[in-house]
Amino acid sequence: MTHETPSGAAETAVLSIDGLSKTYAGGFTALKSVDLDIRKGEIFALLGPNGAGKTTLIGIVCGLVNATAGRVEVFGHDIDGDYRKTRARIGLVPQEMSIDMFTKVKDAVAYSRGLFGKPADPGYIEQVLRDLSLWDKRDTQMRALSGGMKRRVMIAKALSHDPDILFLDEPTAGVDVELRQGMWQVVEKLRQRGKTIILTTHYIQEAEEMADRVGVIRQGEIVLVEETAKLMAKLGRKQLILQLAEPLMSLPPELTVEGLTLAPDGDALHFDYDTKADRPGITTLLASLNAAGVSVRDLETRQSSLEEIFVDLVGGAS
Ligand SMILES: Nc1ncnc2c1ncn2[C@@H]1O[C@H](COP(=O)(O)OP(=O)(O)OP(=O)(O)O)[C@@H](O)[C@H]1O
Repeated sequence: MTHETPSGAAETAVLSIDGLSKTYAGGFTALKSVDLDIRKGEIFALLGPNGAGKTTLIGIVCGLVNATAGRVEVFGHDIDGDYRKTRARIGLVPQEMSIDMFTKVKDAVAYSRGLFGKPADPGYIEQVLRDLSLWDKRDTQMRALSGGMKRRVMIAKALSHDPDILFLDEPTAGVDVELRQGMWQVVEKLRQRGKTIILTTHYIQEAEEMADRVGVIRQGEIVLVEETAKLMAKLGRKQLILQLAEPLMSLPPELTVEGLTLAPDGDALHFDYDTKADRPGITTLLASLNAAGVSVRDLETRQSSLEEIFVDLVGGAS
């Protein structure tokens, strides 16, 4: 399947999902006719609250869960018709850790490669371990690693057979801020190695900081797919903060302008406006301030974060 890039050139999707649905045995429908194309070399964040269907989607693509309806193609090959070929091009870092704690790092990663029937390649395994800053720990048993290192071993295992597409299912769940940022750097490095990365997350900041595109999934439906930057521009609201030369006790009556509020300590005015509107009304606001004799010491604008957009879209949890 192809799609148009912003420059207008057709580009092949590395992963193409078409009308994918899943109803579990108990009758619960976890995915409802999902369509999604993933572009080569991108970092795509699948963002959604608990139970939205993210893991089910990954499970189907990786052959762990059977779809009820729909079609998935990896590099143009149907996953059902060509399972071995398509699965070999995908690496999966699952949410839960599944490693024997007495195995050494290097052996755990080499073993994973063997599961794909690929011949041993110590040079490649070394490169993977170096990329993930695990080379020094290659002979350490899993049980002696920190939590962050264990997560990186999970990534190394998923990369052991040199896949083109890497799924990271909540790579930073329960991880502190520092480790999370370390993980972002790892993901960026993998992209530079040419991998296409799809990660699931509940963390809005993660999608905003890392992803080229964001897909929002809610109750089994993709409700939005957009380039992160465009999404910000399209849906973002801005806030203008006006630092006052003299604090105000209350907002003067002649300044009853929609979207204008006085900061709690009275030293600033906050003006919320829609960047999509033809005229955000800033000129009028400044004229009204002037007329009311209110002087402004400084101005700054703030872009709303994807978090607010997400809360708007999905209303928090499903
Ligand atoms: N084996 C199963 N049998 C029945 N229902 C299931 C099964 N696996 C998942 N579900 C249900 O399908 C829905 C989607 O689950 P899924 O794990 O795909 O969501 P998720 O978006 O990955 O959630 P989280 O962010 O919490 O991991 C949930 O309501 C879940 O309870």
